[in-house]
Amino acid sequence: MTLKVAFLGPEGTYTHQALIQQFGTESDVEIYSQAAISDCFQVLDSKEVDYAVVPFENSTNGQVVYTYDLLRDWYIPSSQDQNNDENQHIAPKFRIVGEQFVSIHHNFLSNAKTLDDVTTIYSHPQVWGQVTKFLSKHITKKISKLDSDSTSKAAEIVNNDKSGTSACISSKISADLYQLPILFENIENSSNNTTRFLVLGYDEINSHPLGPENDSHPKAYVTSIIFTLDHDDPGALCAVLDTFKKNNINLTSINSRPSHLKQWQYVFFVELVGSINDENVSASINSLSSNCLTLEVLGSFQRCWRYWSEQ
Ligand SMILES: O=C(O)C(=O)C[C@]1(C(=O)O)C=C[C@@H](O)C=C1
Repeated sequence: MTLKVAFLGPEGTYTHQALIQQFGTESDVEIYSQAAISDCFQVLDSKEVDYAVVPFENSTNGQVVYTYDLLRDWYIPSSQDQNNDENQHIAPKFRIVGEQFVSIHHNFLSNAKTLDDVTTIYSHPQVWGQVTKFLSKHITKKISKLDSDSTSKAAEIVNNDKSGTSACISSKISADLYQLPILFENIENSSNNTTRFLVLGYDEINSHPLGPENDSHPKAYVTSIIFTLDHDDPGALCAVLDTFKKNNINLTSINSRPSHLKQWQYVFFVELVGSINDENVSASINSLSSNCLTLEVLGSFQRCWRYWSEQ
């Protein structure tokens, strides 16, 4: 059966690279390029595709807030849903079923003869924070920085601009794809700059498709949850975290975003080591329901072997 996989496109984005790492380039994978991360969620929900690959966090620049906010909007009811009995919020059936890690090396691409001719640089907003050293060294205030929907889209824009005054920050793959000269290469602040991607879908996947045969790491699982708490309950967050401590569960990250339920109230995202099928994990999560206003398991999936190799 041909697998259908959506990703933030067009071809040549880092998300496309994550897709290839996860699913390969076999003829039994059909790729569906999307203009925005929100479209990836949409086509997965309407089952036009089986899986979607979206960026989640970067080792230099932190959260990809668009993805965090989409997870919030799809899994947690908003104040509008709560005020409208007829419009009951139903969480989607798809979950996080895998993760991928891509080494991110950015390049400055342009048809301009010299940097002095450049008046505009395009890139995905997530990129600016990963190349701050390059920007402060080379880019003057006279040059405008414009956001594009993806780094590959930025390369497409520069390719279409025949004035020779625009540039973009993008991958080597995009440079090849759009035949754009590389004026500066590997301009990321940190040489081990890495982005983590989520694979969303309805069915489990083999998270080790291209893993080394002699990979010595034990099979590890990650479980990701999202929850809201009573804003006025002192110690509510502490009680949640304490439940994990008592069950000997290692938490690997905690993030928050505005809840859109009430001003200054937050939703929390927690990731922990362990599978939802482990007794201590399922018991903790079941017992949390009494501490939380809403709680959803976003997914429980096998840790990708690249987690250990990309650090
Ligand atoms: O624009 C792209 O190429 C993407 O795949 C998006 C994205 C992101 O949103 O983080 C992916 C990896 C890099 O961190 C920069 C941009």
